[in-house]
Amino acid sequence: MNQLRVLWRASPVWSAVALALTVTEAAVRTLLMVGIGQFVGSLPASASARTWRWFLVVAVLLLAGPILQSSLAAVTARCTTAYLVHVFDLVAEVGVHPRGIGHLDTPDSASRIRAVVDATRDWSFVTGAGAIWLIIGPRLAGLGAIAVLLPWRWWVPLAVAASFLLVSRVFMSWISLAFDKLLETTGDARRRASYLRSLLTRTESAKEVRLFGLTDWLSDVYRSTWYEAMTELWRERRSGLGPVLLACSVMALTVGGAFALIGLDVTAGTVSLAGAVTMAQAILRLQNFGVLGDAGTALARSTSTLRALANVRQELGLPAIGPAAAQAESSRSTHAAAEVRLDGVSFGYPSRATQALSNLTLQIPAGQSIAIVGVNGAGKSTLIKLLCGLYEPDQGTVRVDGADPAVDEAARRRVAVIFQDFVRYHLPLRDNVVLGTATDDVLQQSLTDAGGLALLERHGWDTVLSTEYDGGTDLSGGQWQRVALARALAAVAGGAGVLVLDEPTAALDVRAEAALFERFLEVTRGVTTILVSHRLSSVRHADRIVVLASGGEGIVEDGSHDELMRLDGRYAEMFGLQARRFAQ
Ligand SMILES: Nc1ncnc2c1ncn2[C@@H]1O[C@H](COP(=O)(O)OP(=O)(O)OP(=O)(O)O)[C@@H](O)[C@H]1O
Repeated sequence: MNQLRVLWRASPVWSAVALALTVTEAAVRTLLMVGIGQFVGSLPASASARTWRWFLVVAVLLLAGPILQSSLAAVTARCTTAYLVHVFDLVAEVGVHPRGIGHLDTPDSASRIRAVVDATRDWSFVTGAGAIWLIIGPRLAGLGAIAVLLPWRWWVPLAVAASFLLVSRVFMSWISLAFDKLLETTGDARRRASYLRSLLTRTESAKEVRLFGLTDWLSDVYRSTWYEAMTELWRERRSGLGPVLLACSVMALTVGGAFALIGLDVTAGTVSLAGAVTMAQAILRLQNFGVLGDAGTALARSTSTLRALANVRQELGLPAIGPAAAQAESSRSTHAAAEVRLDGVSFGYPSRATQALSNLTLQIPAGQSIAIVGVNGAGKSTLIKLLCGLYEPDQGTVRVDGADPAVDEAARRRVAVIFQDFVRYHLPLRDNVVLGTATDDVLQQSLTDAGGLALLERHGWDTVLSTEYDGGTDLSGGQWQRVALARALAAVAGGAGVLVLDEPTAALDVRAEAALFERFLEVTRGVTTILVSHRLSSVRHADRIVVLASGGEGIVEDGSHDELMRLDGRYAEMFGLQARRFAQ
């Protein structure tokens, strides 16, 4: 039913046409049964006018069948396209919902979402989209067969149809058992198996897999992990076979019994030849209530996928199958620098017992440039993710210009961030700098300020930054970082009031990073900027430097470079250590 509702939403007009064609075709099939019966029944009376009449009826109905089927195929193709577009919209919403990313840290939830999204790309889902008409049509023709048989012995067609429906029901739930399980519960073993397979096949791991000679080892571990993951499923499937066999036996008995009754009635002379031929066809037609081959399997799979998609959407707070209500666009729009406040913020990742940040208070006045430094795991990136509203704090508040970025879309858009693992879009250089529209001036200025003008001169705006496309190119780590920086600068031109660079410059050498940060502070003067880096020489020119304690235990030092050097504490120690190593 879910599939019908989605189809209707996606394309009401073509769905109605498909339904009309399906009903007509079912009626034609039913009339054909009667027509053939009457035609055969009229034969003993030699070629009378009645024979010719029924011959004509049968011929017309036989011709109408293929015409209706071809029309239905064309309309179904139309419906399927609209349906798939609608489903992919529903899937796209799953990808970007909710605002935060906390749910993606829970392995089960993240891999279930991935499994559902992958299933909607699977051929069985794509082909299953049209299967609904291949089921509804025959089922309607089955109703026609019941109507033909009712005047004879009403309980016989009902019993035969029920036995076919029973087989269909039991078989579908047996098929769906495995498919639902694959979608609803992923389990560690299946996740591991899928990861190992991706290591064998993905470009990112191709180098190491070859250089370390990992192919055989990975194949063996993948195979055994996959068997481990699937064994339980296969066991369940085997145990579900009993009811299928039982239902098939019941169905065989009822069909056999129905034919035996026709035979007895013909022998007793209570049923004519025409009646017997019509009824035999009708009983055979009742198998339309049964499994219906590939269409049935495809429909079962596609129904399971839709159900899993609806469940995932509901868990994410989206309506099950309709589009999400449009977010009210905030009217607040400003290009001024933003003020940032974190008050008593504590936060722990769901998968970890300890807190990544505890009781952190930090105020950044509008327009100030601040560097956040600290040892690995001190919570620098976590702080930035809270600031972007990707996570909500367990305690305390995060505010950008007084608004909570976790719930306020306008506040979130005021924060432009380039993370260490920024995305390298397989898109033209232009789109890598600004995804959306921007004037050529903004594009060029941003790329120039990020030190990437040479890239433009060499490749032009339209070269795709991926070798997977004709004429495309890949960039070095440092060149990619300049493109990412240009993206951040363009965001400021577009209205962002806080600019955050969370170590996106690690691939640059020390001197290049320091020069870039200096230029960055220069061109973003007046904008609130937050720099995260391990290289203290690179961030020394920030207005203010905040040192986070290890283990997320808050701020240990806070001041300008000169003040912290005078303090001779943690920062001065780290700075001295790095400077000595660099000098050596
Ligand atoms: N998604 C996550 N799930 C669970 N724990 C996480 C996650 N991300 C970070 N952590 C943990 O939270 C703590 C703080 O991590 P965070 O990445 O904020 O540190 P960081 O100061 O940015 O470190 P680095 O300098 O190495 O980038 C670490 O102990 C880390 O293991």
